Amino acid sequence: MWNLARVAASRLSRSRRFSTAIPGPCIVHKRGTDILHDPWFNKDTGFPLTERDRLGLRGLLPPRVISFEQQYARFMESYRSLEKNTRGQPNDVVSLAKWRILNRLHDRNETLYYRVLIDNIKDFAPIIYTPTVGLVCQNYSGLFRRPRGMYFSAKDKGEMMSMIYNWPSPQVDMIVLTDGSRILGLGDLGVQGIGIPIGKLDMYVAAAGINPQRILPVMLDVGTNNQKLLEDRLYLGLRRPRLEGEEYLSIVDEFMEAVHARWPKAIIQFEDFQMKWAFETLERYRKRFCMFNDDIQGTAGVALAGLLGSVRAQGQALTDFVNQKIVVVGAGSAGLGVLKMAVEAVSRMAGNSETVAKNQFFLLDKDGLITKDRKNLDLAAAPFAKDPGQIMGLREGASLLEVVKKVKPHVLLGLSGVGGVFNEEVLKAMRESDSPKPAIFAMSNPTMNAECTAADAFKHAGENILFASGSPFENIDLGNGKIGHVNQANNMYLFPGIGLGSLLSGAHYITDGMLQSAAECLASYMSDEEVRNGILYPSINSIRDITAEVGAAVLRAAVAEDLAEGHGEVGPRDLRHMSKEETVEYVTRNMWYPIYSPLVHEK
Ligand SMILES: NC(=O)c1ccc[n+]([C@@H]2O[C@H](COP(=O)([O-])OP(=O)(O)OC[C@H]3O[C@@H](n4cnc5c(N)ncnc54)[C@H](O)[C@@H]3O)[C@@H](O)[C@H]2O)c1
Ligand SMILES: O=C(O)C[C@H](O)C(=O)O
Ligand SMILES: [Mg+2]
Repeated sequence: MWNLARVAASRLSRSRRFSTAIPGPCIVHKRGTDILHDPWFNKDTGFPLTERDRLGLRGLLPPRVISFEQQYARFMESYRSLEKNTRGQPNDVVSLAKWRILNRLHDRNETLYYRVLIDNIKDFAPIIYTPTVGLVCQNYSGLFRRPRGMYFSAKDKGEMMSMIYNWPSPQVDMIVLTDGSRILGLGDLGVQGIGIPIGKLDMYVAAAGINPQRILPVMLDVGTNNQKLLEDRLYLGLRRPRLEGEEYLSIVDEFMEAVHARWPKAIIQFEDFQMKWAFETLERYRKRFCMFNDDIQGTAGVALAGLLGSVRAQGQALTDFVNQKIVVVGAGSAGLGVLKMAVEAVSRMAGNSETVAKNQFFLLDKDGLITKDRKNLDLAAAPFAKDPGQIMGLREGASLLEVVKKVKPHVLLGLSGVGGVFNEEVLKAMRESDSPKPAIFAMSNPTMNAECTAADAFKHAGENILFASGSPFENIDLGNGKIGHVNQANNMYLFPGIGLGSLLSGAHYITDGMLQSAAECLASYMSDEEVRNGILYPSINSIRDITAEVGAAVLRAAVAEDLAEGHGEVGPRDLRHMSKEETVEYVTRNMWYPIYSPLVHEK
């Protein structure tokens, strides 16, 4: 376990190439303008003349054939001039303008869209994913032009089994599903939350190379409790309060059964469900379907990898993790998911029971420190509630500042959804941490909801801190040539690999062992030197490489647990005989890469 040098070395020695060989033909069942209006097949001015003849496109396009490279350059030119023309305008205006130009390309020509996304992932991820996706969800009804994905509403009860066949693609591998009830830290956005599955699936294509014809973003519209939206005349969702209890669950059940009937092998990622449903649906479905909850399980792995990185960054052995004091702020689906996985890791490392392992963790929610004295203590938080006798004189509900001052934690980790709760006083109190390099993880999204900014963290808590945030911030110039490194602790480093590894394994469900392997793989990805320099997570530029490693780790864990049934022509025996290296190569080979395929018409 935790063989760090091994993976980091193999990463450095291998320069992975993604297939750019001539692609095989792609069968289309349409002709003429129907093809031009289908972003899966459209090549715009890039259709070769022979293909124009074959597909009835002659005369429907200007005569000159433009190469893929020229189309790419043309798009990037317009993107750069938009950047230039919007310089100085408010951030939101610029981000939305960038989102619009990318979205228009997405709607028109997916091959070109995904190529520019993959090649410019560092610039474009913050537009199509966090944080801009939050702004897009907030404004979705006004921005709406064309539908994307599928919508199942409370009115569709009894119809879902047939509705699922309305989706045009014969095969779906990856579904991201939300009910819009907790979109990032923005709360209940009802049907407008569809932006999240779309953004997550764009990351699946970019990072995991899932074929865009095999992804499906889904919104379960069971109403909204957001009064402002209910009163908004542009709102596109059901104008009714959210379904609750059995009524709610029967809708989700029906959807899950419908998906399973049509695509029994599809992986379903639950995303941005409010806490009660996040936990309940995970328990309900995890042994019946191949699904996971990204906010609980993906986030946990990413946070754990960062926590282990911060132990290494202090120059300590990994096993010193068992001595770290960690304050977790936010006892929701994400915070509790992180605690559960971290406690399990400590108890494995120390050979202790989980009860002992819990001692080093302190959990707060909106009412302060959670102890066993808490009235109406939430069942999910109860296992982490402190015994009032054991907490250095801290009382039930103690404030974050009191806790930080008393505990002097090695790590302060925020998943509260509340911007600025790591205020100046709290950050200054972290200067008294027992760690030589205290870690501050402000993981809430989007940017406005981060517990603190990177600049404030380095300014108030000191230049020796390790810093990570859920949304991207620029590195901080500390003067004298020193840089305060900003890490992005976002579940995007894991969910694509969890999905792809699970898919290729052919496992019927996703186990804790598979998720733990994903986290271990990410934790081992960084070299000692990188970690010493405060770099806890890889650059997003290498997201395909990371995803290949994570996917292979998940797949191998499924094989080790005897759950892998294989995928396509690769059966369980083949998987069992693959070395680690071969598994990574296999996963990489299965990644779709955007390149124009010759189109062949079939009636
Ligand atoms: N970086 C990532 O990869 C990642 C992953 C998942 C979630 N998140 C972010 O984490 C946040 C929370 O997500 P969630 O699903 O756990 O939400 P949630 O609604 O389930 O939980 C929020 C928790 O924060 C607590 N809280 C609210 N105000 C607080 C305050 N002032 N002080 C302390 N605690 C407070 C609440 O009591 C609750 O326990 C969101 O902003 C989300 O975007 C980030
Ligand atoms: O969507 C993200 O950027 C991460 C996470 O899933 C969240 O809910 O904030
Ligand atoms: Mg989420």
